[in-house]
Amino acid sequence: MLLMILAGLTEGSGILLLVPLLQSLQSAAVTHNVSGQMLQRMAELGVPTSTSFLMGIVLLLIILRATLLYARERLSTIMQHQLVDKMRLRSFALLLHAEWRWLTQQNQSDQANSLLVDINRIGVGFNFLLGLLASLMTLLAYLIAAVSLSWQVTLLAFISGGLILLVLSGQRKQALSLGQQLGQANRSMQATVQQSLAGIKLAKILGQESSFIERFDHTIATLREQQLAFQKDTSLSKVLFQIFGATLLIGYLLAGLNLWHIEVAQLLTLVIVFGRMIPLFMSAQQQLHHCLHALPALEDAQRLQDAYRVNAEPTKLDSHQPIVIGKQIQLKNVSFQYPGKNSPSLAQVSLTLKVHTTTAVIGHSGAGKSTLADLLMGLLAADSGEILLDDILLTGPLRRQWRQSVAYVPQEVFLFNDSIRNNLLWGNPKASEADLLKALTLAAAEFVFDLPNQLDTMVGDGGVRLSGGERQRIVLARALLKQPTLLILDEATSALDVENEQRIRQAIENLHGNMTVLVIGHRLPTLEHADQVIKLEQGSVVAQGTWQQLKQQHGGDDASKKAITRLNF
Ligand SMILES: Nc1ncnc2c1ncn2[C@@H]1O[C@H](COP(=O)(O)OP(=O)(O)OP(=O)(O)O)[C@@H](O)[C@H]1O
Repeated sequence: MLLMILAGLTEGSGILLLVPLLQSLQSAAVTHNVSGQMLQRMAELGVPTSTSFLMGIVLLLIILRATLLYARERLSTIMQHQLVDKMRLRSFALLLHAEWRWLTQQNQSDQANSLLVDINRIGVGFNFLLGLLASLMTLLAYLIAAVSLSWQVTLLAFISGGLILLVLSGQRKQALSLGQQLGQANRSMQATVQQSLAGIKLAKILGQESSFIERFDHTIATLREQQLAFQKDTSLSKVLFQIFGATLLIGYLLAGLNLWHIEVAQLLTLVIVFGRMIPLFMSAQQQLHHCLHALPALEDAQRLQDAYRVNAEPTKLDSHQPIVIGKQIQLKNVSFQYPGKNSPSLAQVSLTLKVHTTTAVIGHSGAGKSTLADLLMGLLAADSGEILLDDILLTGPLRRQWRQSVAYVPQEVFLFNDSIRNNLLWGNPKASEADLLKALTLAAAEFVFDLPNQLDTMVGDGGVRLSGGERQRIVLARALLKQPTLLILDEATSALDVENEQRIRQAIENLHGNMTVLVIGHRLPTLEHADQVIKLEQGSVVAQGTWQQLKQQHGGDDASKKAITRLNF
């Protein structure tokens, strides 16, 4: 603001100095005497009035103004980037701290759009706002200069400027509404890009590339139309301004000359002042349009941030200490229902995981196995019932704290586009080289040592440069490296061959007595070696016990055993 005010002052005083300068030039050329009101007043005050002195001052003011403008523009850009980065970081942090239950119901593409596009638009809008303030400040300086030259002409200009603003008010509303439509078009663009990228393999296999391209074309066409509509509006107001401006300028001059008989030097300076004011007024109007166009992006980003805040997961500052349990993890009559579903995904579930034992959870697809895992690791909060870690109720900020003691290997593994080493260290940043080797061996992932770059091998985007089974073993090694209190394996060996699965099962058995393990899986070997097997059906526990006990409950003959294995498990 200070730089803007100073730049405005230099501009205003620079332009006012033109009057004595012109008067001095005129005097030197025509009368060789000091003539002109302003020049005479300056001479009376003892200020030098020579042309070269006045020219020197004008030049100095121009240099000062150019320097101030440079500093202001640089500062504006720095502020714009700081604002964008701060908003992005805050939004991202709020997103990461939102409740998982709520996050599962949201569109990822909307979140990506807000982080990438909307916040960028806000930054651009902010820069236009700063530009608008600077323009208004310079306009104010010109206005003061103009008033001191002729208040009548200035009043005329002021009234006509107000009328122009009134005429263009419809276009400001249009800018706001086009900004809202652009937000929608951007969100749909983001969704199309994300879905298309995720489905490229399938599109190629099904020969559906052209339908993907058509969808993409349709989305970019909508986006293009929005941007062209805004550009059309902006250019139209520019043209209208130029036409109105030139007409008015001629009108002011004629009025100044014929009605109010203004001195030539003053009139010429007025021409310069208004000649500069009109384009500046025009750019202020356009800057305002750009601000209004970006305003919906700010509203959308704030709405999303508010939603993140409302749905924030409870946290505590000192929640970094891992929780150690001595006896058991217990679920008592736990129920959970996803928003928008008409039946619970888990209903009145009670079970106990004794510490350092292995529990296998089985059941049909959709029976509630992953939901159970999410509740056990504190990712979801139960609607009713209790989850107890020994005697401590797993609730509030404790849920987040507990997750530090849990490792989870999901069905769809996640790897960063980074080296194997860095992917592993994500599990435990303090792990030594020996720890890494031990974890990889335990997870049957010694294939890493045969790779040309070994631990420094880059895995590619999402781990594409590794096979499905290799990815699973790396992710398992990463989980083991964390040395968790509770290890949850959700179909974690589904992509492995028999030999590697056997080795991992062996590794898990070796952990027996060291950590509590929950395995979600259908495969018989896992079930046979588990301390207890829990069978879920439509969100309820329908059988519980050792594998042998479950088999006996279903009849001991070979045929029914096969049926259990094939149909139910
Ligand atoms: N994010 C979600 N939003 C709404 N409903 C969900 C969500 N996730 C799961 N569900 C529903 O909850 C129920 C249990 O799902 P869950 O993923 O726990 O089953 P699962 O036994 O792990 O299935 P699978 O073996 O196929 O992975 C299903 O009816 C499912 O449709």
